[in-house]
Amino acid sequence: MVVGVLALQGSFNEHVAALRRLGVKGVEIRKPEQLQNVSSLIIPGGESTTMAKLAEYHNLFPALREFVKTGKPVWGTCAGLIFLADKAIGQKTGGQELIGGIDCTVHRNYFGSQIQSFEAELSVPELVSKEGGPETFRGVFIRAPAVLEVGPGVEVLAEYPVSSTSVLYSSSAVQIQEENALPEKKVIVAVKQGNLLGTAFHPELTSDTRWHSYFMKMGSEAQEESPSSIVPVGGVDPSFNEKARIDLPIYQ
Ligand SMILES: NC(=O)CC[C@H](N)C(=O)O
Repeated sequence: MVVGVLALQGSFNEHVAALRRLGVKGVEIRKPEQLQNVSSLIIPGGESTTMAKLAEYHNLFPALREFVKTGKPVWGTCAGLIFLADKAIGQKTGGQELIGGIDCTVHRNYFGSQIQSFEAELSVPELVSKEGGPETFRGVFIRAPAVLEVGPGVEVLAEYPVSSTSVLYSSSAVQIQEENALPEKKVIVAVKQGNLLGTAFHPELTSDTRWHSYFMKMGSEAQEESPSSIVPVGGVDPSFNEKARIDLPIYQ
């Protein structure tokens, strides 16, 4: 009854801190055998090519794919979403290994380069229906991917409007095309397929813990247990509130 957080690279500390704010213990995963001790897994944002190389180096891909196959909940944020997609475009030359599992195609750097990172209020009806709170969620998009296509079994949990003057990146990620004539459209930025969740943005960098809470409930539904049976793992730390104040800085 422990949440694993893949801790090869990227924002794993921030996920562990977000879980702690909910009173849940997150355990850093760096070796295949450590996956045997966790009931769900978060794959953080970071840089998916680097993360894939590290995962390969540590021989993690077979165990990660096995974990996904067991039906245990897995949530990928940003680079983690890329890992969970069945197909990614815009990869570096030679491509990169993916775990797969979500029947979708992602564009790795859909929104552009690092300096085109942004924050936006997202409409999140499914999240609000389960978790309550404000109608929108503040999405922190850092050189973010987007989902271009989904299969029939995939629920779309959030979309982001792309203006007609958006700069879209070609699949080579090198050539840039100005697509001035496009009509206003939306791209998908959060998806769910069974017990697999993917967000193109970084909830762990905000103080809003609703996505983490939503994910924890996926876990409890999977095991047909009440959320209280998995939250908190290892008991609530009595100094939890105190610790929350000294956590890593997050965007408010
Ligand atoms: N913030 C992120 O995780 C960025 C992901 C990045 N686009 C990648 O390819 O890995």
